[in-house]
Amino acid sequence: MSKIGFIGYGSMGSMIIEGLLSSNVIKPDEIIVSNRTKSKLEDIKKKYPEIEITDNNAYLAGKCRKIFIFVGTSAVKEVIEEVKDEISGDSHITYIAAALTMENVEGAFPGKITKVIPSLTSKVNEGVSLICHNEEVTEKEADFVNNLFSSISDVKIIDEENFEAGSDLTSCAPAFIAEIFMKFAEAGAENSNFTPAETQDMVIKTLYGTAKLLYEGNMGFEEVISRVATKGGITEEGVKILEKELPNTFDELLKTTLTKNKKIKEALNNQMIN
Ligand SMILES: NC(=O)C1=CN([C@@H]2O[C@H](COP(=O)(O)OP(=O)(O)OC[C@H]3O[C@@H](n4cnc5c(N)ncnc54)[C@H](O)[C@@H]3O)[C@@H](O)[C@H]2O)C=CC1
Ligand SMILES: O=C(O)[C@@H]1CCC=N1
Repeated sequence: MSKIGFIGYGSMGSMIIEGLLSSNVIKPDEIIVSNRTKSKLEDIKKKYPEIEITDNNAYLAGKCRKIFIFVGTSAVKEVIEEVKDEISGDSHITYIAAALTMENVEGAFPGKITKVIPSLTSKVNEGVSLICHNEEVTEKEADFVNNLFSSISDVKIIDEENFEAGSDLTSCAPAFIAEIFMKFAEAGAENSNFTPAETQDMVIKTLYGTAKLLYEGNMGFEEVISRVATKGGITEEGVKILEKELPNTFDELLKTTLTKNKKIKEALNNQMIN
């Protein structure tokens, strides 16, 4: 029977594979995991002895019709070349490389292709995975991938042209949010007698509570602001500073990341063609 193959067990690969296994949407004896450095797979093999592990992508491809490629962006082409002779028109490749277009991947493998942009937040079964399937992927095959990622996140099906801005908001965002609140905590320590560890702890707990109010409490951003910022009070003055500074900051952030995305895309176009 055909197994499910996962190639690349780094930061994202390990998070997704372990998330899928602990959600029970895949069983250890159904999968083969490949990583260039096979020793990286020792821990997962110890935890789930029924998993088959390898460092041979062609071998994996020979045994799997559904193949998930979780290697870094620049290694995707090399992986497709390694597996090419082993896959058929019926194989379904899912990849997560940011800035690598589906058209580009179709140039190397003109078949069933799905692109997913995951988020580190799936480590705690939260956040959003962005997904786009090409026209070759059947509804059943699309559902299979959507269901896997639904077990570790919310799934949002998007058009390919929306991956860039979308991944800023879901996939790059944990880093942006962490940076913003790290700076807030640092400023808190500089302007008080609290230690940096204390301000970090206070800010993280408040961030968690605010996320719960927004999400579980169904409070919109504006309601949270108006409930806290008492008219004529202290918060109101702080919010005015953020209103002045943040639109430009986020506009610049989006413009910069979208430009970087475009540059990587162009470099990859050349790499995939040559
Ligand atoms: N880190 C993040 O939050 C996100 C990352 N991505 C995308 O995920 C991809 C992977 O990123 P990370 O997991 O952070 O990278 P990583 O460098 O941590 O992991 C890549 C893994 O692939 C393995 N590998 C490389 N070449 C291989 C080959 N030929 N055969 C088998 N294994 C091979 C490496 O040994 C490594 O374990 C990137 O393309 C990135 O754009 C997408 C969304 C979010
Ligand atoms: O920064 C990056 O390139 C990857 C893609 C999205 C999140 N991390």
